[in-house]
Amino acid sequence: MGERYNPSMTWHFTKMHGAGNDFIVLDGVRQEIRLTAERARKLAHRQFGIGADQILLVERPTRADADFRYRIFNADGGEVEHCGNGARCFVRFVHEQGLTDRNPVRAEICTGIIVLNEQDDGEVSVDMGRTSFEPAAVPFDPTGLTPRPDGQDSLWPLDVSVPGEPEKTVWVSVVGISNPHAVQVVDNVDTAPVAGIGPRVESHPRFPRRVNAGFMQIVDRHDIRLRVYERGAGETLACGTGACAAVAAGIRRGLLDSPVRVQTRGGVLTIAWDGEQLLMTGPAVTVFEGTIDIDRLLG
Ligand SMILES: N[C@@H](CCC[C@H](N)C(=O)O)C(=O)O
Repeated sequence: MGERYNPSMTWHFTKMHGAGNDFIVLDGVRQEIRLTAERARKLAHRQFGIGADQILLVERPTRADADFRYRIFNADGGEVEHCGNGARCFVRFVHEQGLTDRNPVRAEICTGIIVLNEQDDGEVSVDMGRTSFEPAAVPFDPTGLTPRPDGQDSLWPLDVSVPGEPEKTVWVSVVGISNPHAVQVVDNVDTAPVAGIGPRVESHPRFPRRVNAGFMQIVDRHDIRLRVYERGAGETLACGTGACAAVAAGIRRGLLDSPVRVQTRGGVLTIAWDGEQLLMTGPAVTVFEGTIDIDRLLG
């Protein structure tokens, strides 16, 4: 382990990305970081801060079977359950920073343990943990709705109408990858109404904790294209848990076979799912490091 950084309000940070989904990674093991929602928002701001989709905070674990605790804050300041692209960057970070030489690494997230492995080819694979399609677990409120059975999945009708426009319903799979996802199939992701419908799905009242809205185009049984309007961050260039949710939903619907290559706007992820274990593989890239005076940032 290296020496402690200055425990003042000057924080050392690392900027990273996984397939273009970008992160500020903070080492809370060697420096004292008190990350509030306001601080996270300011750091993530593209004009007034460093800029990122999410902030990742690496801390000492609270349980004996984990190497680290890994926490995730969206650009809007909210702390969330999981982040797949971030998980790959997290493990690259703890290795590059000399925080551990273990591989695989076991990380504690708020819903359990995930296991991360840096491969010899430079990619990182992550055992993403449990997947759930139970509405209550997502969470999703299905009261009064009639689902449409589709393979082993159920599609749920979501009314995304807005006043003054024709009524609009989209049919979604609801999936929990620790964090909540609603996935719809579209003909073409390039023309899909991600900016128009995405925010309506994200804050739909049937999702009490809001939701990540995925738009999936099936290319063939092992290949999809995906865009995700992320809860608390807007559309990102890639969403790892979104890719897992889309692939799991597609396999349950009988549209896809594992493994599936997921083409996002920022790169390619590979997702394998056997109905139990969910494995995500993809890149993790360090872009630059720096320090920031958090008091000055808050103004
Ligand atoms: N970009 C992430 C997901 C980050 C959290 C998400 N926006 C949420 O609110 O659940 C990923 O790669 O999975």
